[in-house]
This record gives sequence, structure tokens and C-alpha cells, in this order.
Amino acid sequence: MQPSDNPRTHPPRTRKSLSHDLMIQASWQRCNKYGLDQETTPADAIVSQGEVRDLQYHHNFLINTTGSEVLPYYENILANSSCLIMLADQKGQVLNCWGDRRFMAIQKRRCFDDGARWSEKVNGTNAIGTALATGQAVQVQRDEHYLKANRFMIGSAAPIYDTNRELLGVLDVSSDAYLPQAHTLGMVRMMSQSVENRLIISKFGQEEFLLTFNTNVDNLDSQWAGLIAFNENGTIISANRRAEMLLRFELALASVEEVFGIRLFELKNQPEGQPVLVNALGKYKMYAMVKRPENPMALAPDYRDRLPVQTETYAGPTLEQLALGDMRIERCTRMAKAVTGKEMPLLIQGETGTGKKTFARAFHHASQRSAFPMITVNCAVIPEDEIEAELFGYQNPDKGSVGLIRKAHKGTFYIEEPAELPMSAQTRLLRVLEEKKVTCPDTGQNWSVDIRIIAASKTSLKAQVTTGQLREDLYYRISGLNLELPPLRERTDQIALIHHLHRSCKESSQPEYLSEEVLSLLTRPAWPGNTRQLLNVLQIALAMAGDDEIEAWHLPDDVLTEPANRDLSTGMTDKTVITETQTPARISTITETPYLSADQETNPALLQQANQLQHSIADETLKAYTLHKGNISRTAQALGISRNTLYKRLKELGIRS
Ligand SMILES: Nc1ncnc2c1ncn2[C@@H]1O[C@H](COP(=O)(O)OP(=O)(O)OP(=O)(O)O)[C@@H](O)[C@H]1O
Repeated sequence: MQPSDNPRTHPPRTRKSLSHDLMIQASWQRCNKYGLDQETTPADAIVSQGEVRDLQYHHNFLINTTGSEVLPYYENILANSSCLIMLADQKGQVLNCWGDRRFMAIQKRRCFDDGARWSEKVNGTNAIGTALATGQAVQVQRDEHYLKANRFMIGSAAPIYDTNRELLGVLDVSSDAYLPQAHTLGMVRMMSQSVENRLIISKFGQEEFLLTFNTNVDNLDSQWAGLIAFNENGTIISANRRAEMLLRFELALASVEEVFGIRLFELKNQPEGQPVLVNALGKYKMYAMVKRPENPMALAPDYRDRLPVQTETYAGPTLEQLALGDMRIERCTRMAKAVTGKEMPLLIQGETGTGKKTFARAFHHASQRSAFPMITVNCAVIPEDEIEAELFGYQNPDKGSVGLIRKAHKGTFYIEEPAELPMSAQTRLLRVLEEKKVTCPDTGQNWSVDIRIIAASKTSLKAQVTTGQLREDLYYRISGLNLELPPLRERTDQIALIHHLHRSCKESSQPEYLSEEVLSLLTRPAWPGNTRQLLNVLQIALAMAGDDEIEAWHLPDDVLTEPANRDLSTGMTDKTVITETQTPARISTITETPYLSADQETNPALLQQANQLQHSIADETLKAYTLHKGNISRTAQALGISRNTLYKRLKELGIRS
């Protein structure tokens, strides 16, 4: 059907229902208010490839969940009818499409590409935009579209709500009108309900109880059954829309015991798959079925209390911010981004200080695991006899920690130098990765763990397999996506990195600018520092420069002269001598200050700044040393330095000879 020639001021009346007509009328009024022109072609609805990728990346979980719920409908019901299923976000931007576009003219197809905007503001009255504007399912007939360009099709759309009932997006089926349209709207509603149910199950099924209920025992497995998630204490923490419709009751934070008139203990111990007849709210006869958490950890709340909850907000660089122009790093970030939504392990290799852990953190925070912790362990610094307990926990959990692996549950487990693990621990780690369980060897008790492993190493793990230091099967388990980070000296984006590091550690009152002279000193090939050392140098220079611009003489002498035996990671030279140590909490005298040239030493302000820096390193070292009761490995780990560096610092502090 051709669009009418003259713009109309009102939508056509249909015989569908009064409320439908009112909905369309209200939408047209909104479009008039937005100043839309019915003759417009919504060309500005198209966005760049980069924006599309970011959008899809952000909504990865919704896209995957929708795909798995929608495709069976498409394959079984819609495959032979020419139609397009679209998933859009809460702003109406298309995230993904399934189906085919043959029903539309070739020149129109771009408007249905990923990233296209179907909000009412851009595309006038249309199923996606109007469902979003009203929060309701809607079918928009051909002539009901506000823009003439869209009047060749019929769209049916239903909103999708997240587990907190926030509008998350919308699902739409569009075709050129030859589908049985009443069915299509029903089907879209059903698909969106399936997606919502799947979101609840994915979010809560692992650790909380799920309860499905319905009026009839035969349709407990339908999308239209009520679905509730409740916690250990019987508090309802999520419910699908259907649950509230069936009970006509707001369920958020209600007690499952009170709602269903059954004791919590009985409900939790109901045999799985066996429906129970309940009298909901004292008036509705319903059949209910309980599914216990997949993860038994949820059954031990006291235990769970000890697991860390991620509260920090991530302030480090994102994957995008890591790519500053070096081709090799850009390739790594691109490949990593492609697998954030997948369960693939990562293996990051590169010299010390190349930014492996920084990369892993950026990756973790870009992944769907970001709400959970990233736990890190460096196998090279933990004594052999302690490593198993550190990783897998103590046999008697009351004695101590649940172990680092369980702490990473649902998050990321970053393991440095896995080849340093004793063979027995390698075997246990392999078993954990294969079975997704941590098992207590004595009692046989086990705990499910869902972790993404990121392994990191300064040397080639493959070579360590050859020398027999690393189990080959463990290597293959952990080497999913292999990334090699280039050392600083080979990076082509050194200047951009220096600016980035400088910005990230300078005070707001300090100048943004770095002079050509400073930049060329820090990038000259003769200076062999790695990224960690570069950061240290900048921190020292900033401390020296105060509120002034960094000048060449603010840089440590070593950057200029490169003496041997300099350990920039500690900020001390071999010449540094701290002669007098007081109690472990305080150092009072530093006789020789590194990094100051002769004329700088005459400047009392600079001397004081340098002293302060030395004091803070010494204080930090001593605090950690005292806290870990003199345990070298643990202190070194807490400070993020090698055991050798720690020994050196302690020697300089006069604590060890
Ligand atoms: N791109 C970056 N942006 C900001 N800081 C960075 C970046 N790359 C590295 N750093 C900083 O450099 C230091 C070393 O980085 P990181 O610990 O990630 O390196 P690593 O390769 O894991 O080191 P190691 O092998 O010695 O454990 C850290 O202080 C980190 O904050």
C-alpha cells in the first residue's frame, strides 16, 4: 500500500480497540510536539560502526539472552514468513536483528541496521518507539506510522523489563503485513516475557531460590507462570510481571512465607520438580514449584558473609583507554573486547611492568563479571607450603580464609606465574577449572565456583611446559586467548602513554603540560625503564615540581645518567642509605637523598619533598612488614614488589642484615 499523498493531522481510526486508538493518537500528538515532519526520511537514525560496537558491547548480556530465547520462535514459527525481529535498547536503538529484510525496499534496509534509532523522537509513531514511550506492548499498523516512509510495514513490539522492573529495551517483529497480526503481537509479548524470565534465572538462579507458580499444575513451565526469586531468609528479591498479575500484589521484599502461606523451611526443602498446592495470600489456589540454588554456597549464609563484595568503583584505565596508538596493543584490546562476554580464559604475557595486571583489570571491568571481584595471586611470592591453603582455602573453613579461588566466585581470578605452583597445586587447579568446584580433599565437601581465569607470565608458559615446570593440560586450560604485551621500549605510543600516566597521577592544581625536553628524555631509547618505572619517575617528578611545570631537572638523575643497579620500582638507588631506624612505625633520619643533583640539594623545599617520599616508602614498607608479622612473602605480595626488592628495602631500613 502506498502512503497517502497529503500529511494527515490525525492517525487513522482502526477497529482494534479504543485504548489502542488512544495510544496511537497520543503518540501522534507527541510527534507533532517534537516538530516531526511526516515526509522525513529518518536518515539521521544511522550511527557509526564504532558506536554500534560500543552499544552492543554494553548490552552484550541482553543480546545473548534474547538471542537464545528468540531464535527458537523464529526457527519454529516465523522462519517462512518474511519478517524481522529487532531488539532495541531503552532509547530505541537497535542492538541486534534476527530474520530477513526481503520485505522492505533495498534503500530502506539501512534504517533497520544495528544502531538505527527507532525512538518516537526520531522515527515518529512506530512499534518500538511507542512501546518504549508507553511501557506497553503495541502493534502499529501501516498507516498508523507517523512517518510516511514507515507506512509500508506493521510492527509489533513489547517492552522488556529487567529484574528490578526497570525498562531495559524492547522486542519487535516487523513485516510487510502478510503475517497473522493478532498472533504476532501475542508472540512478541511471549518472547519478551521469556527474556525477562531468563534474566531472573541467570541473575538469581545460582545463589537464590526460584519459585514458579500458576493456577494450573500443567502450565508451571510456561512463560506465563509467575516467577519469583527469594533469598535464604525468605525475602522476595525479584519477580516477573506475571507473578504480580496473578496475585494482584506487589511482591518486592515481601516474605515468601506470608505470600504463599507455607513455612520457609518446608518451601526450601520441597523435593525439586514436585509441585505443591498453596493458598496464596489466603485466597488464590496456586501450584508452586521450588528450585534450589545451583550453588550450594547459598545454603551456608555464614560462609557467604566472608566472601568479598565489590564496592569499589573502578578508576583505572578502560580497554579503550589502553589503546593509545600502538598497533600491537590495539590488537590486544580489540581481541580482548571480542571475548568479554564469552567464558574464554586469557593468557597475558609480557615483561615485568608491561601492564599485564592493568590490562586484566580493564578487561574484568569491561566484562559482565565486573560487579564481582577480581582476585589476584602471584604464585612466585607465596611460599610453597602455604600456596594450596591460599588458593583453595583451609580444610576447616572455620580456621581461616575460604581461599582465593572461592573469593573470586562469579568474578575473575588473576593468577601470575602459574608455572611457579608446585605440581600438586597445579593438579588441583586443573581439577577446579575442569569441574568448576573446589573440593576439600578430606571431607569431600565441595563448593561450586564460577570464575574466569586470567593467567599472566613474564616468560613464555609454553617454554615452561617444555621444561616440565608447567603441566601441559593446565597450560591448555588457561591459554584461551593469548595476548602478548610489548615492552615500553618497543611501543610506538610512548608519548601518548606518558601524557596519560601524567594526567592520571598529577594533582588538579598541577599543570597539564609536559615540555618537549621532558618528553624526549623519557622517550629516549637509552632509558630502559618499563611502564611501572615510568609511572614512578613521573610521580617523583611531580613531587619535585610542586605546582610548577615539570622540568628536566625534576627528573631523577638516573633517567638522565642511567647508573647501574638502579631499582626504580622502589624509588631507591643502591647508594640510598637510611641510617637510623626507630620503631617499625617510624623512620626519622635519611642521610642521603636520591635523585637530587648538587644544586637541587641546596633547595630546602625540594630536599624536603624528596625526604617525604622516602619516608612514605619506608613507612609503607614497615607497616606491611609489621602487619604480616615479618613474613617476607606476604609483605612483598601486599606491597606488590618482589621478595628481593623487599629484602633490599629492609636492609636499607636496618631491619635485616
Ligand atoms: N596503560 C596504563 N595506564 C595506567 N597505568 C599503567 C598502564 N600500564 C601500566 N600501568 C601502571 O604501571 C604499573 C605496572 O603495571 P602492571 O602491574 O599492570 O604490570 P605487570 O606487567 O602486571 O607487572 P609485573 O609483571 O611486574 O607484575 C602499575 O602501577 C600500573 O598502574
